Amino acid sequence: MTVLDDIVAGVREDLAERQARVALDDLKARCARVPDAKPVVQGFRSGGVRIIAEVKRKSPSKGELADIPDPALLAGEYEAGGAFAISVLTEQRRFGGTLADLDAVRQAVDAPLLRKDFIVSSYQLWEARAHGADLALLIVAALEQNALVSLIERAESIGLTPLVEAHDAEEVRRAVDAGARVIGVNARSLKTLEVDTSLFARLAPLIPDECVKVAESGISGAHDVIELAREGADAVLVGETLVKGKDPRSAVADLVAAGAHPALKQPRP
Ligand SMILES: O=C(O)c1ccccc1NCC(=O)[C@H](O)[C@H](O)COP(=O)(O)O
Repeated sequence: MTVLDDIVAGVREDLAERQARVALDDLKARCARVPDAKPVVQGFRSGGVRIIAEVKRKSPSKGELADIPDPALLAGEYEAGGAFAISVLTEQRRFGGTLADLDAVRQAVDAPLLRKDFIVSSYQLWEARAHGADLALLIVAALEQNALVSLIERAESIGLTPLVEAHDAEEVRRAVDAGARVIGVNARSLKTLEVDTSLFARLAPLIPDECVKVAESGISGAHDVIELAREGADAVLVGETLVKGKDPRSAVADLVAAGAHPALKQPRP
């Protein structure tokens, strides 16, 4: 069993418990009461390299990372530093996150919110929307192709932008075939937890230019943002570096500044 299999098994158990507690119709009713999801694709394409700043307490690869008693406060600092979007890990067992974190962050910031979880059911997409998310992560390695296609379609039908994550050439091909418009290359293998910082450079050319290209994981500072921008990244997703630093606002601002040089990223139609 890989780490990913183990995480997904726990996610399915927790999901079954929530499904028994909250009816899908109630979630849908809640979705009807929240403001519409923000469109993000054009925002990713314009401006400099966009920073997606993550609220991440712990992880299978690193254990405890940061206490984060108030995720809304942290997200507010990220937004003040210029983050384009905030990623909120909502998986509880391995990452210490909850949907309540998503609610709290939604109340605190206007920036688009990504529900970062291990989504295997459309129920989780309705949850994401009901709790204020604008984007939802879909991990190719966790899904059969027909499930990936139907989750992308369901996400888009309820206004969510799916960020479809790949880790090798075959997964990029599957993401493109499934109709993904925002594709992330995760430098971290979710099977071995190893981080390969050269992966984005190898896989980005396989992603069509019409798609938004996001580099995820293992980003430790401005130098990485500059390199990933040169390799074609429209956005970078950063967790550990930001939650472990002393000043998240200025840490984000440094990354934003690094990605803002006009020679690094040309605005695209
Ligand atoms: O972070 C992990 O250890 C991990 C293990 C297994 C599945 C997913 C995992 N992380 C999720 C992420 O993709 C990262 O939180 C995100 O890309 C930020 O990465 P980093 O900047 O390296 O914290």
